[in-house]
Order: sequence, then structure tokens, then C-alpha cells
Amino acid sequence: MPTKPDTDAATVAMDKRAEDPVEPETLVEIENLEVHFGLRGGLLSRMTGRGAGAVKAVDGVNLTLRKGEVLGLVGESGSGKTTLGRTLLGLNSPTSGAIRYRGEDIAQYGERQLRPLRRKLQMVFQDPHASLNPAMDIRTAVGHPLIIHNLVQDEADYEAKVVDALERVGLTPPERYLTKYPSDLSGGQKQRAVLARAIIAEPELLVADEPISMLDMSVRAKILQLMLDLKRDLDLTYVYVTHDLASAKFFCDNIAIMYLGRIVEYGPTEEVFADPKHPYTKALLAAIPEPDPNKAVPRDLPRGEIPDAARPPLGCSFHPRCPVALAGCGWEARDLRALLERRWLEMPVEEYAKEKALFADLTALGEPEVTRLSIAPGRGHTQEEVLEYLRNLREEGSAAQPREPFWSGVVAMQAEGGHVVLEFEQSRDPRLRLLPETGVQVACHLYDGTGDE
Ligand SMILES: Nc1ncnc2c1ncn2[C@@H]1O[C@H](COP(=O)(O)OP(=O)(O)OP(=O)(O)O)[C@@H](O)[C@H]1O
Repeated sequence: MPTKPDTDAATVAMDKRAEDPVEPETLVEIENLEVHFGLRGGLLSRMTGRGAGAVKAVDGVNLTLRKGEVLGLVGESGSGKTTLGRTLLGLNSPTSGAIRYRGEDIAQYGERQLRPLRRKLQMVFQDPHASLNPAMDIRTAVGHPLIIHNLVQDEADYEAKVVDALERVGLTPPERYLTKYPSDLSGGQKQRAVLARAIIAEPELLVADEPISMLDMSVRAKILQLMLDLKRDLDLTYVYVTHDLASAKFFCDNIAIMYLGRIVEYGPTEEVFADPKHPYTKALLAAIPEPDPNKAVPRDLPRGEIPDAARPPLGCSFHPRCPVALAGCGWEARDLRALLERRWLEMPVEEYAKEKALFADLTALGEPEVTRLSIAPGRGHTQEEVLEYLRNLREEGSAAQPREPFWSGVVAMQAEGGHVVLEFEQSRDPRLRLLPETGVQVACHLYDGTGDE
């Protein structure tokens, strides 16, 4: 355990850093990282995600983490942030890609090769209650990594290191906590004990997965402040996994906004909050609850739910929910089905039944990646009736305020051989691009010169 920096030495060190124009060193570099979980097949294919049908939990992520940085991985549930954080530490095996830790690619390391690194790479989980063994006293729990990594000479050394760790996390006087059990501690105190255990083996990188979300409101800010103090004193680097943008704003230097396994926006926290670029980031920010109840307005994320990661939308995964999606954002048959379902949900039953009867079979509309759709009219209906119905919908949607973006993706709609055929604009996958003079990278056709606006 490094000794606590005395104030003068720490001030000198900080002044030196302020003068030093050199970029902090790169600690971790992630390149084209993919983590897929297989849905079918044997255990091996499920674990590796190489079998048929896979959830692309992480789908081609590139990131650089510099020493001393706090990087936030932010997104709704299922966006892949936990999987990315765990994979960084070797707790999930990547399907492909590189994770270079101090230049050494550890992506395909087995347990034996990872063992010496485990000490340097630690994880703090969401639930402090579940993270601590109820049968272990704090002395044993916090000191456990010292034993695993063989870092103590004798009992006195062990005790001194545990006491020091408890002091650092504010469990003072430490002697009072050594013999306590997790059940004797409050939620905040338990998370402090978890942090003491995480730092005791002198790690370099901590991945903290929603470390405050299960704690009482009153202690959340204190735990984050403690983590910042520990970072400063122990020269740590953090990856902070959260769905809570307000805490990310306070805590992170940079944030990566994730959606369905991909980073859609990445940049300095200040920049991203001041001027969010991606429509998803804008929606997330608009959904942050207003602390002042007088100013509070109902804020919702855009229509629809997060899609099934095993059958992600074509093109930009966010396009079905995006209020400003363009023609080339990945429109497909499933989007017509979603549009009809949204419409029918708001209708009286008889009208809904009348409209639904125009279609012989709606299941074809549920298939992914169908960009040329042939719709059979329902019994007793003609192709002309179906075509007219869809044309009316298009007119309504295009005149609506805000306009229904789906129709911009329909490039042809005509009757053909007893069916109505719909063709969609070819989809393009948006890639992260650096926006000049902002330091922000965004993956969105609105910014890559291919949009039609
Ligand atoms: N071990 C696993 N086996 C199969 N699928 C998994 C596994 N772990 C995660 N997934 C899937 O991968 C996707 C990403 O999950 P992940 O937990 O990383 O997202 P998240 O953004 O952290 O969400 P949450 O906040 O709910 O934890 C989800 O669709 C999830 O169901």
C-alpha cells in the first residue's frame, strides 16, 4: 500500500502535472472489441457466441483509456455497458478484438495468464450487500485480496494494511470496524468496505458498475466523492458504468454513450453535456429528472423500447426510435409493423380490426433485414385497397408534426402481381467520426455528410 501523500509533496506533484503538457499515458486500448453471447447450441457456443444466433452485447467498440481518467460508460439497460466493463477486466471472454493493457493484448488470455493482472484490475459491483460474504468479518473480507495475491509478510503487516485501507475509505476508527460483519453496517458503509477491499492490493484500474445505484440518496454523492479522493491519492483510473447521467456528469472526465452494443457518442463530459450531438444522447439528457419539482415536466425517452439485441435493427440501431432519422438510417419491414402497431393501439377495436383485415399475414413484417417487402392483401381485399391505405398513411405521416420519419426510407411502393411491394432505401451503418473542434465523436448520419439534411 503506498503511504498517503503528505500535503506538500502532493501539491508539488499536482503543480508539476499542471505545468507538464505531456498527455497522460495510455493505460488501456480497446480495438474492434466484440462480445457475443450464443443463444443456441452447446455450452461452448453459448459462451463464445460463435454458434448460430447471438446477442451482440458488445459490437465493435474502440476506446482509449488514459491513466488517471474517469471514463463513463452510459446507456439504458441492455446497451452492453456491463459486458464491456467486465470484458475489460477479463471477466468475460471477447469474441474478437484486442484489449491492450499497457501495450499487452490480454483479450484472449486464459485464467492462468490473467492471474498476475487481476491484482491491478479490480471491479466494484452494484450491490454492496451481495458483494460481501455475510459470514466474513470486515477484517477478513477487506484483507482477502492480500492473501489471494500473497502480499503480506505476517499478521501485523496484514492488520496494518487492512487498517490503512479502512482509514482511506472513511471507516474510522478502523478498530471499530475490524470485527464487525456486513449485517452490522449500513449500505454506504458496506460500499466503503467493498472499496477498501478493491484498493487494498494496489490496483491501477477500477471498473465500478453502478456503485451507488443501490445506496440511499443521501450517501451517493459521498461515495462518489470518496472514489475521487481515492483516485487522486492512489493514482487510480476508473471506468464508471451507469445509466444515471446526472452522476456521470459529476464524476467522469469522458463519457461513452452506448446503445445496443455500440458507442454512439464519445467525448469530454463537459462537451457532451453542453452540446449533445447524437439524437439518442439528446433524448437521454432530456430524460434526466428535474430536481426542482416546480420545474419538472414529464420527459420520456423516444417512442418504442430498446430492441432485442439478438435481432438488432438494420443500419443505425437507434433509427426505429429516432425522431429525426433519415432515409438511409436502416428502414426495413419491421419498422412498418411497428408503425402499424402504434397506430392500431390507439384505435377503437372495430376500426383496428377493419385495418388489420387488409393484410393477409403480418408475420412477414416481423422478419429482420427485409428491405423489399411483398404484402399480400387479406381475404376479400385487393392490392389497390392496400396500396391506397398505405399511401394515405404516408400522406398523414409526412404532414404530421413532427413528421413520421419512417416514410423517408420508403423509396418505392407499388402494386405488383396481386401484392403491394415496398422497397426501402439501402441502409448504411454509421461509424464514429470525430467532429472537428469539439473533441466529440459521434456515429450518426446527421453528421457524416451522407444525410439528406
Ligand atoms: N451471460 C450472458 N449470456 C447471454 N446474454 C447476455 C449475458 N450477459 C449479457 N447478455 C446480454 O447482452 C446484452 C447487454 O447486456 P449488459 O448487461 O452488458 O447491458 P447493460 O447495458 O449493462 O444493462 P444493465 O444495466 O441492465 O446491466 C443484453 O441483451 C443482455 O441480455
